[in-house]
This record gives sequence, structure tokens and C-alpha cells, in this order.
Amino acid sequence: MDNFTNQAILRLEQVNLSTRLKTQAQNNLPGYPILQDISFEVFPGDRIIIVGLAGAGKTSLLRLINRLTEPTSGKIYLGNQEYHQISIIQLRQEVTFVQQESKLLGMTVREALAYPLVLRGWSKHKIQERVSYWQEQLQIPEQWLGRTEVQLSAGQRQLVAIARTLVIQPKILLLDEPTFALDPGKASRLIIILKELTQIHKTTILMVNHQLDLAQQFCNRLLHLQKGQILANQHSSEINWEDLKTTLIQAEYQAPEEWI
Ligand SMILES: Nc1ncnc2c1ncn2[C@@H]1O[C@H](COP(=O)(O)OP(=O)(O)OP(=O)(O)O)[C@@H](O)[C@H]1O
Repeated sequence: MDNFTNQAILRLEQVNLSTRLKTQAQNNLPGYPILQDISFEVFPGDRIIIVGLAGAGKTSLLRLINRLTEPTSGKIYLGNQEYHQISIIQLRQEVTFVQQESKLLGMTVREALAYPLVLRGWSKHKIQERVSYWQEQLQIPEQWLGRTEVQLSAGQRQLVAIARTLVIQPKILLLDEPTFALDPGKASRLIIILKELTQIHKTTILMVNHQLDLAQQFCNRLLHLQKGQILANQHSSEINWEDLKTTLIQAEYQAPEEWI
């Protein structure tokens, strides 16, 4: 997994995504653009924050990278391999996505944390070791282990969903607002842990996050989406965080009906 190279681990080339409007009466409506002409490269260990207003296309971009959606045109590469050359199972083992609302599928927290490793055929002892490590890192208390998702708060569920992904230490981790429901202490701790993960294991992270103070602590690059297009793709040293905050706040008050 620790492949320390300067070669892009992920590459998007002129990717477009449009809605496919399908009705019984009219099957071939053109739809409207969700993402347009998206091209960028991601390198091992990158910590990319994706920002943009509601509807800018942030979640759609993560869904494309996890192949939950297919681009209307353009290509996505994992290393040198085009996405269609890779089986979905292999792709999802290397590129994992923690969505905003993750489900534990009726499992207890204990079962949910172990499940990805059970699927990989790990021994009970190794599973216990790995799960305990991440449980401790994310400060998931023993009392939660016997609970199911209905017995957890939104923030607790979010933390468990993240832990369940971290146990497999994926190559590329996609996180959609992972700190949204966490209290400030837990959010800050999570950001530190994720940053360490990128530094120690060269895990690559793409994270949607509206909390710019956390984003600033975390990222080495920022992708600013506007109306489905890349407005800026900047190294952290090039970002003026105050300007960015003002831009996002002002945009929020400008006519949203301009877009779609
Ligand atoms: N399955 C879909 N069918 C039709 N339109 C969709 C679909 N998914 C997303 N969209 C539209 O695509 C645009 C981008 O949505 P997306 O969820 O990617 O935005 P976002 O930037 O993640 O927003 P938010 O910050 O609110 O989560 C929106 O206009 C949305 O209505």
C-alpha cells in the first residue's frame, strides 16, 4: 500500500456528468449538467478539501470517484488504469467512500467495525487488534459496541462509519462532510488523525468540508467547485482563507436560481 511515488494516484480527464432524465414517455431527454469539464490529478498522500455552495457538485464528484455514478463523458484513472479496466470490487477496496448518512445495516457497532476485515478473511485475533486500535484512536467507548444505529446519535454514527472505513486503511478515502455532526473536540481530533494517516501511510484523502477552520488545518490542496465547474485548484500556500470565506458567504446570498 505504501507506494511512495510522484505519479498521480488518481486522475480525472475532462469529466462531465449530466442528469439522465428518463420518463416512460420520453427516454432521451438531454438532462442538465451537474459537473462540467472536470480535470485534475491527485498524488499519494494528498489531503484535498472540496468546497463550494450547496448544489455545486461536491457529492456528485465523490460519487464519480467511488464509481457510484458513471461520467457522461471523460475518463477517470486509478494510477495507470482507466476505471473500466478495474473490477468494482477491487476499485472499492482501494477507494472507499464515507457518505454523509452512513448505515450500519442492522449490525451492532462491534459487528460493523469488524465486518470489512471479516470480508477480507482476516483472523479473529488480527481483527480484534486492528479494530481496537481504531476504536482507541477515535475514542469510541466500549458502551457503544453492543448498540445498533438507532441507538446512536448522528455524530456517533458518523464516527463509527469513519472507523469502519479506517480499519481497512484504504489507499484513497473519500469523506463527505465527516465532521458535520461531531462536537468541536471530536471534529478537531478526527482531523488530526486523518492528517497523520496521510503522512504515515500515504493515504490520500478527498474531503468535502464546509468548516473552513478545520479545512485549513487539514488540507494541502483545495478544490473549489462552482456551478459544477472547477473555479480553483490551489495548493494550501496559495489560499487566502479570509477571501475564500467571504467569497463563499457572498455567493450564498447571490441568486441561486442562476444555477440549474
Ligand atoms: N441523482 C440526481 N438526479 C438529478 N439531479 C441530481 C442528482 N444528484 C444530484 N443532482 C443535482 O446535481 C447538482 C449537484 O448536487 P450535489 O449533491 O453533488 O451538490 P453538493 O455540492 O454536494 O451539494 P450539498 O453541499 O448540498 O451537499 C444539484 O443541482 C443536484 O440537484
